[in-house]
Amino acid sequence: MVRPALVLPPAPDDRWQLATQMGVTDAVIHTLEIGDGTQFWDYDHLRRICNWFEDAGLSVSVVEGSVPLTDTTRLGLDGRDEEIAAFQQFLRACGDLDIGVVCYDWMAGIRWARTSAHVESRGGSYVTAYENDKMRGGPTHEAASRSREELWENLEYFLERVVPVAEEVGVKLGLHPDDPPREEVRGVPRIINSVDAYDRVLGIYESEHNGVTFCQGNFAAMGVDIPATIHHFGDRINFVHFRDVEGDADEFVETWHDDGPTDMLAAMQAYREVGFDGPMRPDHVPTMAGEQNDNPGYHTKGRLFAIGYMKGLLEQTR
Ligand SMILES: O=C(O)C(=O)C[C@H](O)[C@H](O)CO
Repeated sequence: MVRPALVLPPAPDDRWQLATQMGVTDAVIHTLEIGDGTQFWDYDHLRRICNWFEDAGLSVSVVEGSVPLTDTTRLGLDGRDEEIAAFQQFLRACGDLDIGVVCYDWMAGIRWARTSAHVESRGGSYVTAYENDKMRGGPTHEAASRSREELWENLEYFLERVVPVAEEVGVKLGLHPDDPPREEVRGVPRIINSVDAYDRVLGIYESEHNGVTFCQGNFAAMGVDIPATIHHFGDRINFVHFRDVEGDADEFVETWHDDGPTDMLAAMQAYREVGFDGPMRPDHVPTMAGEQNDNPGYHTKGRLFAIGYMKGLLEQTR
């Protein structure tokens, strides 16, 4: 079953209540986006958060991005074995707490990148955009000296050590695409930028626990056919980010969920057809009237709209 989910703060505020009022039961913890930026979780800390959510009628089904994984591991630096051990420990805690999905990414040096967060969209709402020409210049990033093959070797090293633990404890990993899905951003190489790249990742360790976070907006920026690609990955999709963009990996603008180039109904139909059984969250949303745009993509009103839209699509594909 597709379960609409939302990134919620790790302590309650009205966003928890808005979620339950909309019938959302699945919470995503991503404190780098909503919260205090915590990335290193131990069992007790997570237990406390899970209990709190449960008391409010919500369950934590994903920890995303804000996970104990840094460039030490992505770049294969000294200390990666200790970091991987911490990640294994974190997976065990998630398993104990029935947190079914862990979403991570392999973007070294530069996280998800935008060059504008105030592009005017429908009715004066704001969306984010990326223009590669505006990204050039500035100091050379330390990670720019790394080769694509090194990043692959490091990812392989990581997966060989963490997927067996994920299998053992019943947690599914979902690798998020590089955003934007380019060969490089400001000279820093990126590798998770195509369907072929994902095929390579999935082949490194054949297990449903080594899967995909299907961030639709990034696959749209890759220029692929979205429903066909959902069918291509099938049961290796462990988590979905529902959103759309207009443009490509050199230059794009994010769109309202109901106003982008992708046939969202066909996409939802495809998730149904492949039997996707897991959390699906709206990703970046427009900033709407009365919101400050101080956390672009993650304000509340657009997410309420997106959940309603997703639920409508889900009814159409029953
Ligand atoms: O770039 C995006 O679309 C994201 O949502 C970023 C992800 O949250 C993050 O990279 C997950 O590890």
